[in-house]
Amino acid sequence: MAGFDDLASERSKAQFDVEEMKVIWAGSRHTLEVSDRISRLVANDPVFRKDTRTMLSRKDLFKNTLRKAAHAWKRIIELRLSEEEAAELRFYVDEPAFMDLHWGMFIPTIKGQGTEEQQQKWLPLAYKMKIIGCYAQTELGHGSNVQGLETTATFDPQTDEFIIHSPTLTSSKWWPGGLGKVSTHAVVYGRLIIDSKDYGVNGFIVQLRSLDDHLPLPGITIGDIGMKFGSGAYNTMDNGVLRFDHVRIPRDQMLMRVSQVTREGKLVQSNVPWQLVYGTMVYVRQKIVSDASCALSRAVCIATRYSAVRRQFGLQSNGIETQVIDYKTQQSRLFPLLASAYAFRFVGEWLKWLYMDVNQRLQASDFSTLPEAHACTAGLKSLTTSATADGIEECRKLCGGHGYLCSSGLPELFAVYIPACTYEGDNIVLLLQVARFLIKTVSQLGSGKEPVGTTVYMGRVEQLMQCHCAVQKAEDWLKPSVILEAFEARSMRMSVASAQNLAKFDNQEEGFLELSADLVQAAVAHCQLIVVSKFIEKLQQDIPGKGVKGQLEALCNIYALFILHKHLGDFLSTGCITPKQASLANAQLRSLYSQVRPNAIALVDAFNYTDHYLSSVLGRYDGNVYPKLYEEAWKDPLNDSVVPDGYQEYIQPILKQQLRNARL
Ligand SMILES: CCCCCCCC/C=C\CCCCCCCCCCCCCCCC(=O)SCCNC(=O)CCNC(=O)[C@H](O)C(C)(C)COP(=O)(O)OP(=O)(O)OC[C@H]1O[C@@H](n2cnc3c(N)ncnc32)[C@H](O)[C@@H]1OP(=O)(O)O
Ligand SMILES: Cc1cc2nc3c(=O)[nH]c(=O)nc-3n(C[C@H](O)[C@H](O)[C@H](O)COP(=O)(O)OP(=O)(O)OC[C@H]3O[C@@H](n4cnc5c(N)ncnc54)[C@H](O)[C@@H]3O)c2cc1C
Repeated sequence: MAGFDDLASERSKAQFDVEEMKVIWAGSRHTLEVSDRISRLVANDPVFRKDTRTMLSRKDLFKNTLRKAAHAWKRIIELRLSEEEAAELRFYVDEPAFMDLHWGMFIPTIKGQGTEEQQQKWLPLAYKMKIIGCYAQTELGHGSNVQGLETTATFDPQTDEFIIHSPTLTSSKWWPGGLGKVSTHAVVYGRLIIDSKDYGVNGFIVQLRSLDDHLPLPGITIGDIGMKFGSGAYNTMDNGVLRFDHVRIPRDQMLMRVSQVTREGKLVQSNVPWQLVYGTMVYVRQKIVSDASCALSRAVCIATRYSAVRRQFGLQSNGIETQVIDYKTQQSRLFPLLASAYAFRFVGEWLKWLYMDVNQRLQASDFSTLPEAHACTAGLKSLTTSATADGIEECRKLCGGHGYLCSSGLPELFAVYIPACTYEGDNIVLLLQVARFLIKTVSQLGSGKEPVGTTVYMGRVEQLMQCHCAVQKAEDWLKPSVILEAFEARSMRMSVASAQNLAKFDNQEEGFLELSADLVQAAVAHCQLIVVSKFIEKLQQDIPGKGVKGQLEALCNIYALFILHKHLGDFLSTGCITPKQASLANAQLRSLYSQVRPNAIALVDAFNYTDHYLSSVLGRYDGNVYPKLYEEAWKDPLNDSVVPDGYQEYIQPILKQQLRNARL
């Protein structure tokens, strides 16, 4: 049988230790063990089946998600799973649900923005799921512009309460996940008003539904905002709408770590920066970067396995056609995505470390690294989600016609993933934040304030503005120092050029708007440099296992040279490399593809995904694609009857009509 033999033979060609690569991908032997165990637990539990998801009506889909969430929670308690194991379970259940916002945003917001007392009061309830919360920031009229939110929270000194109100239609909360049908509570972001004075946006814990009968509390109007893109996909989530009509909450339900309102109605600022009100977004953006590598690797795993099974043209002497993975065009589209998946994995790992470091510093009242953490999380969230969304669609095309079938798993993966380019900050809006950070850094060069963290390279501005790439032959592009210098010089020169152009404007804000398209490109260049440099740093660590390091080096070089090739205009126009060096990079890239080719299947096996998680006939571990595709088609509800419903009403009359006309 074609698929079985093809993948078995591919696996026998691998030139590295796949088991050790699994450890590298997972992050540690312990994480691999947990992930492997939990993925099998989910795969073997019939409640977590998802093969009919794209065919269910919204109501059935949603109810099924509730059933899965309840079952997941029951299993977490029965098996006494740790937080790490529970998070893995959520990952492998693979269905967006209210739990994500409860655990991923509601709880972190109380932890990050609540006082000690508030945490003591609310967190035990939330951890035991005696209350279910969501994150209600975005409104119908404003999402990106958080300072433009219109919901008001007016302090009433008579009763020691805040009055939460939606003054306009556009102030209706709109989009929060988990809000529409499930959450009992929300962190609501609104304008703090004391004595008619507006003190800007703050978070408030508001109960939305009765804990007895789940009905909305008085003054609260609430519902789901409707069907979203694709079948199945994000429609398992109850993204909601919420309006307040003068709803009263006690004063101590304002999250008061950043600023406090006293009984007398005085606003007291604490020593923490006000930007901490945006803190949950930093946390979630960091998580989204790690998730990007999961979504991309999943699509790449499907497309790679299928490319080894699928054969077209090029009949060989043994009568077999060519595996499509052997076409250079297929490799040049697929292997950069494989390399990107690994690159995003490692930059995600690093970002997790950066976030933990910032958090520890915040606890100790050191706020110095917050701007860099904001820029890195915003920029990398934008870069990795855009590349992943595009990459999933490319994987669908790499699978030809069969990639368009829901049973390939790719349409739903695409539909569920693409909002990541919008939620938690529109990707362009986030890159503009990075650009502001870069311009600020450039403007401070020479002022005695040394650039730190990921902008340290900017301290070498003079060298980077003048250096010439040393590449003379294709293999020179394999030197990490050569790659790094080219990426640093490109980013430096683009940021400096933007800053110089900006300086020509009398009004900096006007200049920023006018130059924003260039600024976004400078931000992309900086973020790509971070990804490349973190991959290179990873390779400097001890990497055990036969051939593992060699494969990772090849992937790192593919990622870097692919980005260089894609953004050649930047590298050439800033004079960082010459046209000749560009063509040498291309030649090197081709040779790297040949190096990866025999290892491609093993490199995707290293993700250790179960067939349940992949939910793709094309990506099956055993490669048994055609019989299963054939079998899958017959399961479609349309095939329940041989003659379709509607035949008599709609098909027969047409046929009869034609018959009459023919007789005339
Ligand atoms: C099914 C069964 C399952 C069962 C399982 C059960 C068990 C479960 C157990 C465990 C499960 C674990 C699950 C975990 C899952 C986790 C993942 C969660 C997934 C969530 C999915 C995502 C949902 C999406 C949610 C959202 O979208 S929320 C809304 C997001 N909104 C935005 O992002 C808005 C974007 N806009 C902004 O951020 C700001 O408006 C702006 C663009 C930054 C502009 O700000 P502003 O107007 O204030 O102006 P500026 O002048 O630009 O900025 C002022 C200064 O502030 C600095 N700044 C800005 N932002 C930040 C920041 N975030 N942090 C720090 N500093 C910031 C800026 O740099 C300026 O500084 P300055 O020095 O220059 O003044
Ligand atoms: C699936 C999903 C789940 C969500 N979950 C939640 C949730 O749980 N809680 C919550 O509070 N919110 C949630 N959101 C809302 C989400 O955070 C916002 O949609 C997001 O922040 C983008 O804001 P927006 O919709 O206002 O886009 P807009 O800002 O209106 O963007 C529209 C266009 O304008 C451009 N644009 C906007 N501002 C600028 C600028 N300054 N310069 C240049 N271009 C600009 C953008 O690039 C984009 O092309 C969710 C959204 C989705 C899609």
